[in-house]
Amino acid sequence: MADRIGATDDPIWALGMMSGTSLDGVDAALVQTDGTCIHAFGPSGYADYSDTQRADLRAALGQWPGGHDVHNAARVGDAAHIALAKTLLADSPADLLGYHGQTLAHDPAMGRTHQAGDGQVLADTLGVPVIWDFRSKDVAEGGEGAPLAPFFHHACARFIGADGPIAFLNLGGVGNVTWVDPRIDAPEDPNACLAFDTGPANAPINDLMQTRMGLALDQGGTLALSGAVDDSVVRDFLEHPYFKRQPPKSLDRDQFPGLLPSVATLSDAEAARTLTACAAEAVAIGMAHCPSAPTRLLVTGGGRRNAALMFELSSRLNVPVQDINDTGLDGDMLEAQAFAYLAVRVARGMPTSAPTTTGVGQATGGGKTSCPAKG
Ligand SMILES: Nc1ncnc2c1ncn2[C@@H]1O[C@H](COP(=O)(O)OP(=O)(O)OP(=O)(O)O)[C@@H](O)[C@H]1O
Ligand SMILES: CC(=O)N[C@H]1[C@@H]2OC[C@@H](O2)[C@@H](O)[C@@H]1O[C@H](C)C(=O)O
Repeated sequence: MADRIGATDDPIWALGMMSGTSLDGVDAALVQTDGTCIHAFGPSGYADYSDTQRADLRAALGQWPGGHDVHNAARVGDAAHIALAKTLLADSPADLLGYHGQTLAHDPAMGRTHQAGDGQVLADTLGVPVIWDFRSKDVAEGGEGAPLAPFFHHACARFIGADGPIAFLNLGGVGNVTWVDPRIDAPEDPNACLAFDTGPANAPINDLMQTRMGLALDQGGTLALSGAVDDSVVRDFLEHPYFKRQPPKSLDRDQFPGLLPSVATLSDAEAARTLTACAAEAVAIGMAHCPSAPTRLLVTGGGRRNAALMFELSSRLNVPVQDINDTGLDGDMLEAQAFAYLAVRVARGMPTSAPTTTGVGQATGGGKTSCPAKG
């Protein structure tokens, strides 16, 4: 593998796989890259977790290696990723896999982060080298371990031909922003990127919908659009110490435990609208950290389908807010593609994070490599 994957500058095909904080399912996507430029995007796929799989993963949230439910969660996660990868690889072979796994716990202040999954199991089963455990080295070196998509965002900005600073906003369970200047060649250059998690995004909205209505999400933001914002809840939310921290900074999924209780006395519609406004306000506060005003904010992740969230964002920001799909990129697959791109960088000894993206002391490359057992 070393000659083709690690020791040349040729572009190769990598399959990236990501299971996000929403715990909805697995995204997988192929990218052809040399670790610097995106040469082409390939096929992608998605597999929903079954209720049982989701319950097994959810049971292990917050646990560290050795925790009671971790072994089972890793087994379930590995199997779900293997099934999806087999489908895609049958028609579209890949030279390398990037396997993010499911984040179960994240505590960079204590130098630890935990993504369930075993890359060796995938390598042995699929017969393809796997890069995995992307975040541990960064946190061990004092970084936040997240977000890691920013170097890929930098490559995306160049791929779409942006000629000045733009920003990417991922609206998943948690939100994260990357400001990039595509005129600067190397993403690790101190002036190329600034990235950080903005705050809770869809996770509290989903939790509200689940608790009150037994629904997974506020489809289209319809419920929120029928209610009004309770400004006093938003004001209290903004007092959280996270918003006083300078970026880079990152969040665990459940770091705002007081948010859901703070809307307990509101009607369903008001509660949904208020949580939506909180997510948007967190982004607006975050955007003030950008080194210069970006010409546009490209929104990726499932939250871009929430019309209430997009409205609340646009009304708070004075940059155009645009669905990333308008640029030809795929807002449902960007994170999976990011881990394909990062896998190639790891295999080639290139950095995957920098002081401006995770706060790590110096540009560093994370990731473990597992090669298939010789059969
Ligand atoms: N049609 C829709 N209307 C409203 N919200 C939606 C819609 N589709 C997706 N979402 C929201 O987006 C979430 C999924 O987004 P995404 O897949 O980007 O998250 P993730 O990758 O799991 O999270 P993260 O990026 O934090 O790891 C859903 O849980 C839901 O809250
Ligand atoms: C620790 C962890 O898994 N963080 C995720 C999460 O989901 C969104 C946000 O919080 C981001 O920091 C990160 O994922 C993306 C893919 C990233 O690393 O860029």
